Amino acid sequence: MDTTLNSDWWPSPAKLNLFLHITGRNDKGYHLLQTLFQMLDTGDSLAFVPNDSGDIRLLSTISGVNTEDNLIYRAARLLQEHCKVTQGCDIRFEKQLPMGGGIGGGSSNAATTLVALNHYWQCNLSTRELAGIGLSLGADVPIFVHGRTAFAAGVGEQIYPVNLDEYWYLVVFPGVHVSTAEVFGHDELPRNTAPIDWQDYTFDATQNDCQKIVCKSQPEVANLLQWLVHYAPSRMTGTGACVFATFSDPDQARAVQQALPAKWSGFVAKGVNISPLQLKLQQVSQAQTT
Ligand SMILES: C[C@@](CO)(OP(=O)(O)O)[C@H](O)COP(=O)(O)OP(=O)(O)OC[C@H]1O[C@@H](n2ccc(N)nc2=O)[C@H](O)[C@@H]1O
Ligand SMILES: Nc1ncnc2c1ncn2[C@@H]1O[C@H](COP(=O)(O)OP(=O)(O)O)[C@@H](O)[C@H]1O
Repeated sequence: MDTTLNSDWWPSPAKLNLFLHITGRNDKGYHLLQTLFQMLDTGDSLAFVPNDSGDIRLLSTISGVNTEDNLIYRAARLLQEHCKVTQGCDIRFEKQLPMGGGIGGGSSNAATTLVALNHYWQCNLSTRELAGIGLSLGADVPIFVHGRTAFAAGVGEQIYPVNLDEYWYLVVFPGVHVSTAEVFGHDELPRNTAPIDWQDYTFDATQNDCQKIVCKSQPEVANLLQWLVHYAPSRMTGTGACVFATFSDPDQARAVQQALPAKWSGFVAKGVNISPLQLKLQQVSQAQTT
């Protein structure tokens, strides 16, 4: 399958949280965060063919997720209703990213759907408006709509794009799933980390506030981290369960990937400042105007 930028496929990249601090809670009980979203060059792929029937049809399935619950379907419906679009769309997708791993697969799929259908249906919504619609689907959807590596605050809706050195990451799935709601509901979760100044960010001076309790409830995450830190600086992403290790040399990342015990699966991805989704959008927009 050709999923390059030149095909009909739209990329739906993964993200990492290079750090995740919980600084408090809002009046709805949601946790206020400071985090650094690192966009990756790797992820799922989606293809869209608008139709005149008005129906949203998913031509691919995810085991255990009903069509009506699929974030791709929900994002399409939401945009269709918001913009009173009469057209529908047939949507195919290829999932590569493990679900519920803290690498944002579902949120990214929703963002790619919003951005692509805004283009095909000619809704003409701005990035900010699309991100606003996306927030009702999930806290991480806005960051994927913006498609920039960025510091984020609040529940993820305050976004400050940043240009980081582009490292390579080995992202490993430990084979266990972690529920975001359970992590945020845990009694022992630290909830009052002092806010940091973005300018002061370093990997070593930050942490993932969810990591300790996840390592306790899922010892396999702790085992994986212990194994990975022998090779490179490593940390859990989001509320888990995936863990990443940071490399400046992609060959080193691939060598460690090869050495992974068979019980764990991983992929190597490049950290990028502009997501492949944004590059795809720029490309199709340019093609339309020339
Ligand atoms: C914390 C992050 C960082 O990327 O974790 P990951 O999901 O990527 O692991 C995300 O923002 C997560 O966003 P998302 O995965 O969309 O969370 P949701 O489904 O909206 O939330 C599930 C539940 O977790 C709790 N929740 C979620 C986000 C937040 N900032 N505070 C919370 O307290 C709420 O109880 C909510 O009902
Ligand atoms: N298109 C989709 N891709 C992945 N997960 C989806 C999708 N639609 C709905 N979901 C649901 O969203 C949950 C969270 O998925 P995901 O975004 O991959 O995890 P995380 O937020 O931990 O990175 C999944 O467990 C699944 O039930």
